[in-house]
Amino acid sequence: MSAIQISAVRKQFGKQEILKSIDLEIRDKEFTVLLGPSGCGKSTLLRIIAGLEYESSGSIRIGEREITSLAPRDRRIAMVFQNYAVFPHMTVAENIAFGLRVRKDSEAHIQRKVKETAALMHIEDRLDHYSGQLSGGQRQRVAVARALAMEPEVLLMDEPLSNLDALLRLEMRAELKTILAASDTTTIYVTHDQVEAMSLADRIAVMKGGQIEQYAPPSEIYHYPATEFVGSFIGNPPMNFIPPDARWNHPTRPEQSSQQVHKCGIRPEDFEVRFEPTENFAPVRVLVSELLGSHKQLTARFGDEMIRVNVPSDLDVGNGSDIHIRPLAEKVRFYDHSGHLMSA
Ligand SMILES: Nc1ncnc2c1ncn2[C@@H]1O[C@H](COP(=O)(O)OP(=O)(O)OP(=O)(O)O)[C@@H](O)[C@H]1O
Repeated sequence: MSAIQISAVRKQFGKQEILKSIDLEIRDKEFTVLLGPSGCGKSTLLRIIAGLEYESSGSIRIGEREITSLAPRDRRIAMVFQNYAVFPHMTVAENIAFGLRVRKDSEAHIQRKVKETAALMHIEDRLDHYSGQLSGGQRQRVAVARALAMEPEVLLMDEPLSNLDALLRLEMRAELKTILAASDTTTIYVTHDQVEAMSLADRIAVMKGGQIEQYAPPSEIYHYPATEFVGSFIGNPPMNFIPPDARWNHPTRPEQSSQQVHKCGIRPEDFEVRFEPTENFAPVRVLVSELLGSHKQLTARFGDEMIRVNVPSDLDVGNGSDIHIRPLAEKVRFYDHSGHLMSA
């Protein structure tokens, strides 16, 4: 069992509070992505789990083991960084074997693991090469192979694909997903790329300002953002947050006496469009209509607000068009004054 339990972890650098009491329970063998804007504390949290940085307070358990005070090498964790950290004076085979040799595994075991993980990462024909002879993508494969060879209980990855070009990134992302799904490793992966997060994660922890805003599977994060921040951070373009509109007559609006709906959250793809005035539809003026291949993205004026609406690419809507829109009733989410999702 290598579930990870992070309890009330705080971190201060000087007077600055970088992590504000993080609680997170990561299930055994799951792939968790820490996602958030630059500076929100993702890498700091990962480094604390690895033991490369110490928490100011709080505790961390892996399975039944309390690891808070353990040295990094005693935590049964492997880590892959953004900048590969592949040793240039060693061959690929020596790089992959490195941690196993330090651990004093038997030579037969080392040879078997080197072969196995090199094949898994498709670098078996590079075992005698030095890292200077490798491309960025191959170096990152070596780094991942070296981590997997250790058969860690927990694999931590900090933006491992960010130095790769877009195509290679896509390819490696798909491979990582397949390889890690087949392994029994519990993985925590840091990125600020929401597409990477959506594609890889079993669960995403969306962070902001040293706190976790939501921890949930990707589809829940996308369709039920717990806060306005999450809805604005995930989705391109982000969710629209607009005041409730009486014309739309929302049947799913929460019946709450104490709390008022402050904003409606509606994804750009969740609107119906009419050209003629229609009951329950609201008029908007399209300012910009952009053809993006699979669809058109409209930026429109809705009262005092700007909203984004996605429509089929063959719909005849140009700059300056007046159209009428209504959100799909079941797709509207309601937010209170503090920006939190209200239950239906
Ligand atoms: N050793 C340190 N001393 C002082 N401040 C630090 C230290 N390490 C990180 N910080 C600060 O802590 C905050 C969080 O940094 P962290 O690297 O965890 O963010 P991040 O979410 O991973 O960002 P990025 O996506 O840019 O890597 C930043 O404001 C950073 O400047």
